[in-house]
Amino acid sequence: MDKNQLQIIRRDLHQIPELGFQEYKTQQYLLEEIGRMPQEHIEIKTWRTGILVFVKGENPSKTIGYRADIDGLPITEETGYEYQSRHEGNMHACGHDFHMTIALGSLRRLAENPAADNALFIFQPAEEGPGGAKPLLNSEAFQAWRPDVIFALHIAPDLPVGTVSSREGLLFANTSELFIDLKGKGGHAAYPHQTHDMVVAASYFVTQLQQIVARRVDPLDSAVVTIGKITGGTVQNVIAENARLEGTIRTMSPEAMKKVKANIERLAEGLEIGHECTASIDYGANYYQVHNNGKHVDAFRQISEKVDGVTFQEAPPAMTGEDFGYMLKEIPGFMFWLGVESEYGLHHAKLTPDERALAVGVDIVEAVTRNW
Ligand SMILES: CC(=O)N[C@@H](CCC[C@H](N)C(=O)O)C(=O)O
Repeated sequence: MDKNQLQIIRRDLHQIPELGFQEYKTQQYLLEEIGRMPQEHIEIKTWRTGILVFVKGENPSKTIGYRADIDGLPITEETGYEYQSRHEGNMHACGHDFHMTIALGSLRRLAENPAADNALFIFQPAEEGPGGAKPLLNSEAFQAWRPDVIFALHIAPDLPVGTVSSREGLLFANTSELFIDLKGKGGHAAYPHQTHDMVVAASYFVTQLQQIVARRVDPLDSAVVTIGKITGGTVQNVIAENARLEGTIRTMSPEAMKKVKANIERLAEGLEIGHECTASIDYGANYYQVHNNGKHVDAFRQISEKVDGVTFQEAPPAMTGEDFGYMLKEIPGFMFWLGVESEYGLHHAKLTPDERALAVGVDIVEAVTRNW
């Protein structure tokens, strides 16, 4: 697959972003592409909206797994690309169009010319939520081809094309989604004293949550509590009976996650008393930290530096989350960043990763699966 073909595939996939477990067109597209590859050495299984492709090695002693996530985000694209998302309100703003294209490019090379060892290509749904890695890991389909080593990449907008980056230990944080529903007494905008205004309660609570990181987490540790969405009320002259906060928590350890949640719950109890309301908390999807095996990162550094034009850089830990953490909890392996130099970052409506990184990604994934 040459650079033009990679670009065509990436642009096709970019136009059809679908949310977690709704990746029907994406799955169809991927199956058609995989169907055009030589079939002698490969076996294909679908799992929900995902796909597993096993490539039989020439003289296998192990299986090497590569995971690519396939879902998009509920973001309205503003890149101005000619090949902008055709699914209004959804966008590949986290680079999963790149991850899939790189998987297809390297899979094709192995399907044409298998490595000594077996390879398993995992096209995984729902990374952005509610999380596809954990149920996929426990599926019969996966267990039948369970790899001995597993790896994945994520595009890095702040690194130049040709740079890869990783580290031993914690690469990505523990995450938990956070949904808080507030319910109080609404009423006429002119009679606030007869009501318990949930817009006021929600605003107060958002600022209170920030205290947890500032005053309840050890300054030498780290945590994030972000509220990304607030909804509440019905019209400008009615005091709101309901409000909803939607956000995410990030911590460097599972223990810190427990502590942050306990503090949120205590603050919510205080809010219920102070604002005469109910505050219901739902933690949604939780992802386990991405913890890299040190020996594997070293081996990756050596393999990647032998790929033409590739430089390895030590990565700092990041507060991003990845359900790939669940795979690494059970199977040794690693994750790495792949430089795509974009002015706008991940989850931004103007994310424009440099397509030259597609070929770099294919070379690296192939090199890892052939030389592990
Ligand atoms: C790499 C990346 O951006 N991953 C997402 C994972 C989201 C997990 C979940 N929906 C949450 O928001 O907690 C991220 O936002 O880091």
